[in-house]
Amino acid sequence: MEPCSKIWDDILENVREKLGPLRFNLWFKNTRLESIGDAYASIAVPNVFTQMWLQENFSGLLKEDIGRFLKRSDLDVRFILDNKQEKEIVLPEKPDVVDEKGAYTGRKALGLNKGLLLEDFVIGPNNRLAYTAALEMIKEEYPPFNPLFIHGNVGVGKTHLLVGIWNRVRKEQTVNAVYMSAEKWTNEFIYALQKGKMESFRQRYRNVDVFLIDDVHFLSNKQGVQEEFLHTFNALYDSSKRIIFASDAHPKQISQLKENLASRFMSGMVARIERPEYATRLLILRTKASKYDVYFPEEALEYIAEKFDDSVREVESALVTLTAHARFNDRKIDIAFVKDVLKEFFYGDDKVVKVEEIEGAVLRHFNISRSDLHSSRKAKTVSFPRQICMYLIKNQLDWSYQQIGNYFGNKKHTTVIFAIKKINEELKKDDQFKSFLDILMEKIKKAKK
Ligand SMILES: Nc1ncnc2c1ncn2[C@@H]1O[C@H](COP(=O)(O)OP(=O)(O)OP(=O)(O)O)[C@@H](O)[C@H]1O
Repeated sequence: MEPCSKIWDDILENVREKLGPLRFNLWFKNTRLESIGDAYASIAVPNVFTQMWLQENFSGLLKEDIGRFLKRSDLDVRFILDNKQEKEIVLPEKPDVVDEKGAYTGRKALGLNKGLLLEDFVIGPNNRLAYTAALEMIKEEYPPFNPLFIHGNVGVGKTHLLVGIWNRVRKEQTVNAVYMSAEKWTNEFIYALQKGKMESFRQRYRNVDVFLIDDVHFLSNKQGVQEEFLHTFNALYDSSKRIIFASDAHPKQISQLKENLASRFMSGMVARIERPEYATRLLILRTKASKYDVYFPEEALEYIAEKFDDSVREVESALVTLTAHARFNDRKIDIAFVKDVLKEFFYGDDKVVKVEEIEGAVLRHFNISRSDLHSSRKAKTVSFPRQICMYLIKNQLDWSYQQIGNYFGNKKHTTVIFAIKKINEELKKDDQFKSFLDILMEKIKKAKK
């Protein structure tokens, strides 16, 4: 048989003819035929985005061409990541994992969230109600309400509170406490369904004493999953088990959530966590800074607390950045150093732009409603502003793709990747569009002054 490279060149020639040079270069430029096996022809691609795109759009065409070329109509194609090429797109975040004993072993656990404790949770006016209510839930006597539903914007401490409660209850009581994300629960449910293991799945989750479920907005649009979740909820609730939920949105604002599930979510206490105000931010900063092995003078912390008034995650990323720079340059942290290092976070000497400001400017410019922007409507009049908004949020606030997806009504992270790629392409080919976006950002910036 001819070498793979030669076979691939011949096949690609055919593909180029069918697609034209523009689309061909976009999708096939850095691909190679890695191997031909008994069942598959494996095609190496440079990144996850290309992998998904080719899989969805071109696998049929390639299967046909390869089959014809090799006289092997039985061959399927699969797209694998090419390790030799740099990955341009961040891999999707792994869902959180809870092991057999309910141990929290997922992505968040591996990073900063691993040891999230109530002792490190700073209480302020923004979260006092949620915090007090969460503590009520794990007192020995039965809480005056059940369930507790905590909601708030990204990075305001919902996960910290849930994991903190989970750690506390396991330390102090001999109960079966489970913390997990709704996404993880969903994956387990689907797995159990496919493998005919529903009975043990139900047994497992209907015998929990304290059930802490994060990111329940993930259930949006998933009718079958919601139905099963409702059964789990009812079983736990009816046997007086304690249930705490956290979500980016109030139950009423979670799109396509079954009426009866939304009303269960609201049947106990609903508590919102707001963005922390200056004094709480400063306290959080002090707590976080004390865990680093570099010294942050009070003046530096005050400066950060004043400038970063959006999510606590941003405040933390400022600390991480400063620590890295200080170590790298082998120097102490003082206010001049802080201002210098953090200037890249700001526009000029401005404060960090907020998501609402980006969104507001886009809504005003395109004269569309917020609900349209957050909907799944595909009309260009709505989808284009949505893509712009996603692009600006990624660009200016550096949210993860999944966070952006969640913010826009629980869209998949691949939808966000696609949106940002579209805008990048527009920017490359249309100077007018580029000036438009520059002016839009300029306006947002000026409005802050
Ligand atoms: N009150 C607080 N005290 C101490 N740390 C806090 C507080 N609020 C938030 N944080 C910290 O901010 C970071 C982000 O918080 P967390 O992940 O809990 O946010 P979240 O609301 O769950 O966000 P998301 O919706 O994106 O999951 C964490 O490192 C957390 O420890």
